[in-house]
Amino acid sequence: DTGSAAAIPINEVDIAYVTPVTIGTPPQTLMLDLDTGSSDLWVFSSLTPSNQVRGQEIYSPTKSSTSKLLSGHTWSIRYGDGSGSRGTVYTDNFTIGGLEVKSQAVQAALEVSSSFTQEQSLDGLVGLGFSALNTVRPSSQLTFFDNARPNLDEEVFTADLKYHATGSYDFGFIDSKKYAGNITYTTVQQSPGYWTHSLSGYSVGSGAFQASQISGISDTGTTLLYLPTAIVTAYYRQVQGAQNSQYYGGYVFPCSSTLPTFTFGIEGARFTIPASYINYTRISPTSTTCYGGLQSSSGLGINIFGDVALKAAFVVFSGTNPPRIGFAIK
Ligand SMILES: Cc1cc(CN)n(C)n1
Repeated sequence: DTGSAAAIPINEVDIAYVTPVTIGTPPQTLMLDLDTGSSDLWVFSSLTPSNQVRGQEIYSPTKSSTSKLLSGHTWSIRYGDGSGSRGTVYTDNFTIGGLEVKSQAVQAALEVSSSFTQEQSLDGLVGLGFSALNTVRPSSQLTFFDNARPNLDEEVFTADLKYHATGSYDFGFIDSKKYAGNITYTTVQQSPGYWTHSLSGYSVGSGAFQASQISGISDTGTTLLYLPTAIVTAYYRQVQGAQNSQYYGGYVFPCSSTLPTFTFGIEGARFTIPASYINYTRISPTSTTCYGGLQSSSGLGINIFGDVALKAAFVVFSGTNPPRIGFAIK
């Protein structure tokens, strides 16, 4: 089997991408954030208090003839950005881009944090990390990818995220029309459950490539690129008027500044992030101060290769044994 679905930016700065999925019988369509940095599939639901729902589509298990309560099971998740949700669990038919998993664990929210309520274009998440991270108790549940794997033509899914445009996620095949040249693979360390791998180094603008193993996670659910402070300061030293603002919680600069590109290595391959991707957003609609798409990871305890980096490549998440991640130019 295979599947293919759109990855649609939810706002004008690509803060997150959503993908149409269907749940239940008859199918209920929700727009979910496919997130390789977590492993819970959770949705706004008929059980979510109405004062926490603001425009989101909801999953109503009672309206689905194929839903089943997973009795006695609960879940609760907290993300790196402080957002979170918790609830109960059903199983139901679940499809992404024509690929169906029967009896997928669908985690129905009983409570969501305010940042989810405020994000009216996002109806939940599909965790595509390793199932070891799933928070359902007393028995943890499998991700959509783990459930689908036995039926996939190839044990892979791919992410083709785009800057200010709709991209795609494919399951079970690698579409050679979506990239150029070769795919460079590198080993994934799947413990504790993230797509953890190393960059082979970096360069700023036209500067020399600094070979250095930089371990981190490729996370489609994180907006920006978070790297060690030394690398980030080296980057913003090239930006007129840049400063690390306590007030804004990161590097800001005059929106009129010229930004250098940022290149990262995967083994021997090199991927260049255009300056426009790093000129992330104005700090407020009328401000002339802009917030950077490259920020320091020092507060996170982990480096995160989020969408600002991933959208510069075609990325293959390979569930082979051992798991691998591949990057290609596009
Ligand atoms: C909702 C959400 C998902 C992620 C990345 N895994 N973050 C940081 N926030």
